Amino acid sequence: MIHGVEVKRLITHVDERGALTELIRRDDPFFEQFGQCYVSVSYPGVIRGWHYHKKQTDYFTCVKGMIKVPLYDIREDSPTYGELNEFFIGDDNRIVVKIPAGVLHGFKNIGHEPCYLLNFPTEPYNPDDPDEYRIPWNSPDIPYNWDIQFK
Ligand SMILES: Cc1cn([C@H]2C[C@H](O)[C@@H](COP(=O)(O)OP(=O)(O)O[C@H]3O[C@@H](C)C(=O)[C@@H](O)[C@H]3O)O2)c(=O)[nH]c1=O
Repeated sequence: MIHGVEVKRLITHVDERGALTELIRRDDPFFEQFGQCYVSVSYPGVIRGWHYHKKQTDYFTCVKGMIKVPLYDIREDSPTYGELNEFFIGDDNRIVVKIPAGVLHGFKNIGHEPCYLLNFPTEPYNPDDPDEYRIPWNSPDIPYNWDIQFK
């Protein structure tokens, strides 16, 4: 796994009223600090990315629907420079993925309904100087195919 990427498997408590799932706790081993939390809704088939940050760490989960989340290490000083990881997150796989600064990331809604991604970045968003850097989703420099891979 890319250096610094971590995965927390979530536990869902179910009873006859419904379900409760903790997402992130201050005492989680992978927790750094709280910056903000936001929800991002994407329609089926939508790709967001590639993005990376220079300061903040992201914590992705998907609370409704299913997304695939490719990560690509572009940190030249990283022991996993050039490594690609892919995660499937959502109704069928309840996890939180920690994405360190400098790791290229994005996600695609692979479901048939709008997906609800929650992110818990370690820094609050600054609209005057956003820590947001982008590379085109279809850049030939990144060895990733966003299409559904049939096997
Ligand atoms: C990220 C963010 C955006 N915004 C605003 C800016 C803009 O008007 C609108 C949409 O923002 P964007 O187009 O940057 O949203 P988006 O392209 O979805 O950007 C996000 O993509 C995912 C994959 C990530 O990795 C995030 O770090 C972030 O880069 O929301 C906030 O107010 N707060 C925020 O924290």
